Amino acid sequence: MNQSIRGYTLTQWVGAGGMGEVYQAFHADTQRTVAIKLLSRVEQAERFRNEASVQASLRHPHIALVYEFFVEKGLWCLVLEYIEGPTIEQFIQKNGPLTEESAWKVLGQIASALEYLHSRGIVHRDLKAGNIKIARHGKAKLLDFGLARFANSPKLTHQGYLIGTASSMAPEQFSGQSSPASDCWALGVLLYEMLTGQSPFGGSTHSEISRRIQRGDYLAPRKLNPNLSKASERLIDKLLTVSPERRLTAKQVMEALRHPALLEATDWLGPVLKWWDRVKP
Ligand SMILES: Nc1ncnc2c1ncn2[C@@H]1O[C@H](COP(=O)(O)OP(=O)(O)OP(=O)(O)O)[C@@H](O)[C@H]1O
Repeated sequence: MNQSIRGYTLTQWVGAGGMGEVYQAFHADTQRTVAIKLLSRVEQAERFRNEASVQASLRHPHIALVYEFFVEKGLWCLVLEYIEGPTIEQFIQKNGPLTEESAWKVLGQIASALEYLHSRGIVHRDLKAGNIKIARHGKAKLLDFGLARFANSPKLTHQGYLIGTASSMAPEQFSGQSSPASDCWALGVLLYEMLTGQSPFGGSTHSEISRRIQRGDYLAPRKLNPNLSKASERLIDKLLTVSPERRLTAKQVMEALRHPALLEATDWLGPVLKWWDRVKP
């Protein structure tokens, strides 16, 4: 190790993803510890540049910051805020499901990040437990904007195939439609996973997963976690709603977390949240 790129000394290999490798690095001038993502697959350059430009325009406490993006001696480098701590996926693998209190805390933080993105016309499109890290003091940080895009910009294909990670994909994404509501479906998948330790739409083949998602066919979370509150069950139900128009928005999720009693009265939830959206100060 200890290789240097433009003043950044690589200190540790962190992991590899679909586009390249991530290293921890130290910048002596600023005394900053950062994560450097190095592109190793040239055919992913467009996705890489997309990640840099979308993420660099964002400032939110639950989204990893981009410090800079440059090409040095032909090497494409994206310098990010270094987030210490496991991904939610790693956390669940090691410790099992989160407590309801912790899961709601993460849900609120990520819903707030999504609301921020959606209000700017950006859809993340790859929200999943493996793309969220739990940093110090339980602070969740959203990573990996490689597939994010402005709602009206042209599609970036993921190796010419479906966009996103199959088990977190919303029903409409199988026919190429992504919208803020698709991120909210993924939020429902995330909540289910955090509370049960299992994916709602597992399956041995891609077509089986796709069929189950498009029917909204998942095992009631209470079967896996009998202590689950009615409010959590309702939230999952309202997020894993096949029709994107009827799904809760990120803003409604935040509102529901602030007033969980609303979730107990299921039949009233949709109209009440809509009414609240209209009348609140
Ligand atoms: N800012 C960061 N701070 C700390 N670790 C990071 C940071 N960004 C990414 N990582 C870690 O580096 C590894 C590779 O991340 P990367 O985003 O390249 O791929 P991925 O999300 O695993 O896969 P893919 O890009 O194919 O979805 C992962 O373990 C990820 O948690």
